[in-house]
Amino acid sequence: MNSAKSKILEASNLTMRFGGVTALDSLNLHVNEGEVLGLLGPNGSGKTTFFNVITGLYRATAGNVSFRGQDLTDASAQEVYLHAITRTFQRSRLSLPLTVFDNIAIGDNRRLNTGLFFNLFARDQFEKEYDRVVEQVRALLLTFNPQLAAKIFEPVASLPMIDRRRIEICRALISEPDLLLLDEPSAGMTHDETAEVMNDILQVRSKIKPFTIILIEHEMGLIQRMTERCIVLNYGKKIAEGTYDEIVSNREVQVAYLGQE
Ligand SMILES: Nc1ncnc2c1ncn2[C@@H]1O[C@H](COP(=O)(O)OP(=O)(O)OP(=O)(O)O)[C@@H](O)[C@H]1O
Repeated sequence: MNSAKSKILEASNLTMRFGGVTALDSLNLHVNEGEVLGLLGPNGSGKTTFFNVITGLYRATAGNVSFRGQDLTDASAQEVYLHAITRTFQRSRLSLPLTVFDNIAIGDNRRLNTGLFFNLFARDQFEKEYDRVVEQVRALLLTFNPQLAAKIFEPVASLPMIDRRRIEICRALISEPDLLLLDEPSAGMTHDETAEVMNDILQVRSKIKPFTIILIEHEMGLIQRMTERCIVLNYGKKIAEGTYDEIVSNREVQVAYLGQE
């Protein structure tokens, strides 16, 4: 039996410089289809920059990114999204006066018809399309977190932090990505809240499809529970790679990241 795992994403010699700062320094890494990969490292080690380069927000100074063998190095954010790669951000990027539905539906712009003629004049078709999207968002919420489904038309401003984080994750999931990039989902939440949201993600993953995840996270308990493999960065370079147990017993990781002498 061939047990070799296929790669969904590969970065080769990926480099990102901001003036004199080298945020990613000839980084080589790959992500396997269907795995949950933890991306760790001290503050400023290049984790979010990696996401920003992968998702087309920054253009790499040098190196390559390929997704299922296709070159995405110079792809725009929209092109990356069309390849079924979505992400969340460390800081909330929700529109607070809008409803849960609005904030999630916007994540499916691949399928939404945004043409002026369609939206202003094709009213029958528009209403059918609207009903379809409502059902799609409701179905995702019912799988993700049924209590939130009951709040689908409430403004986000009225909801607690944990629900806002769920909405951000649902916005990234509504387009049914193959690769989900989660940038520190525990930020601003308690330990228990984070555990709840992670359970919701695992639930969706087991019920809908086993999409691949790259998880940036400082909370080590979460990394231990969620990931199959981890990569540790320091100064934009990979300093360790392996299972949670392997990386926490790695001397360089202990000194650079875990604060042990
Ligand atoms: N847009 C930018 N302009 C200039 N420097 C930047 C920019 N984005 C990131 N950097 C720098 O690149 C380095 C890596 O930052 P990055 O945010 O990727 O680190 P990180 O590992 O995600 O950190 P944290 O864990 O604090 O989120 C830092 O020195 C940061 O100041």
